[in-house]
Amino acid sequence: MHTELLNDLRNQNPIVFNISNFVTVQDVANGINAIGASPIMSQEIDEAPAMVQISSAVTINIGTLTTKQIAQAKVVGETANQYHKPVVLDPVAVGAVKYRLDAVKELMNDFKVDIIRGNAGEIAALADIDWQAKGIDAGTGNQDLDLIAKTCAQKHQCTVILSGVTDVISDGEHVVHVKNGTTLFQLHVGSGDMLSSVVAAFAAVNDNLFEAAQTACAVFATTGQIVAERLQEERPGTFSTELMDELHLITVDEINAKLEVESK
Ligand SMILES: Nc1ncnc2c1ncn2[C@@H]1O[C@H](COP(=O)(O)OP(=O)(O)O)[C@@H](O)[C@H]1O
Ligand SMILES: Cc1ncsc1CCOP(=O)(O)O
Ligand SMILES: [Mg+2]
Repeated sequence: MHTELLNDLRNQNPIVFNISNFVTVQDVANGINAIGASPIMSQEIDEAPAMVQISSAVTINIGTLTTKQIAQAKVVGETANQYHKPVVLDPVAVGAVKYRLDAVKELMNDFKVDIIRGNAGEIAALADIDWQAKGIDAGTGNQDLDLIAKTCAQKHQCTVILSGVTDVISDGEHVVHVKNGTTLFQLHVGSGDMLSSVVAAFAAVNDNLFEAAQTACAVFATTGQIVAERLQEERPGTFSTELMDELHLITVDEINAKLEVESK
C-alpha cells in the first residue's frame, strides 16, 4: 500500500475536473480541496475539451444526470482518452434505475473508463450480477463481493472499487480489501461521491491506477474512522465537518498506524 502517495498529491496539487451532481457538489469540491487537490466543476459542453486539457484527472458522476449532461460526459470522456487523462466513473443508482444503467453502458461504448467506483448495488449492475439495489444505496444481495468487483473489472477492462463496510478493489485479476471505515459515512450523503473524486486525485499523481485506487480508499476510509473514533455519539453533522478538517490534517503515519488491508 503506497500511502505516501498522499504527500505526492499534496506536493503536486493536481487539478481534478468533476462532472458532479447538484446534491453533493460542494462536499466534493471541499473534500478534494482539503486533501490537497484543486477541484474544478463545469456543466458546459462547449468548454469540456478545455476543462479536460487543464486537468490531470476527471470524475464523471451521474448522480443527477440530464440529457445535456450525458452529451457533456461523452465529450469529456473522449477528450480525456485522447489526452491520456485518467477517467473515474461514479455510476450513481445504476442498480436501481435502468435508464441510468443504459446511459452509462452507452457512455462506456464511447470512451474508456479507467476506474469505476460504486457501491455493491451499482457494481453488481455493471457486472450483470443479480442484486437488489436501493436508490442511491447498496441494497441487498447474496453474491460474493469479490466476485462482483472482479467480474465488473473484467467486463469493462478497468479497475473497480466496490465500496462498503470493506472496500473491495480489483483490476480483474487481483483483489485487495480495505477494511477501515465507519458507519457514519452512511449517514452523510455524498461520502461515495467524495471518495470517487479523491480516487481521481490519486489517479492524477500515480500512473498505476490499481495502486492509486487502493491508496485513495485507504486514506479516505481511515480518515473517516479516525474522526468517528473521537465522537462520543453518532453525529452526522459533526462528522462531516470534522471529516473535512481531518482530510486536510491527516498524515501518512496516522493512516499507516490504523490501516487494515489484505490482498486476497
Ligand atoms: N458500513 C460501513 N462501515 C464502514 N465504512 C463504510 C460503510 N459503508 C460505507 N463505508 C465507507 O463509506 C465511503 C463511501 O462508500 P459508500 O457508502 O459505499 O458509497 P455510496 O455513498 O456511493 O453508497 C467509503 O469510504 C466506504 O469505505
Ligand atoms: C441523494 C442523491 N440523489 C441523486 S445523487 C445523490 C447523492 C448521492 O451521493 P452518494 O452516492 O455519495 O451517497
Ligand atoms: Mg454513491
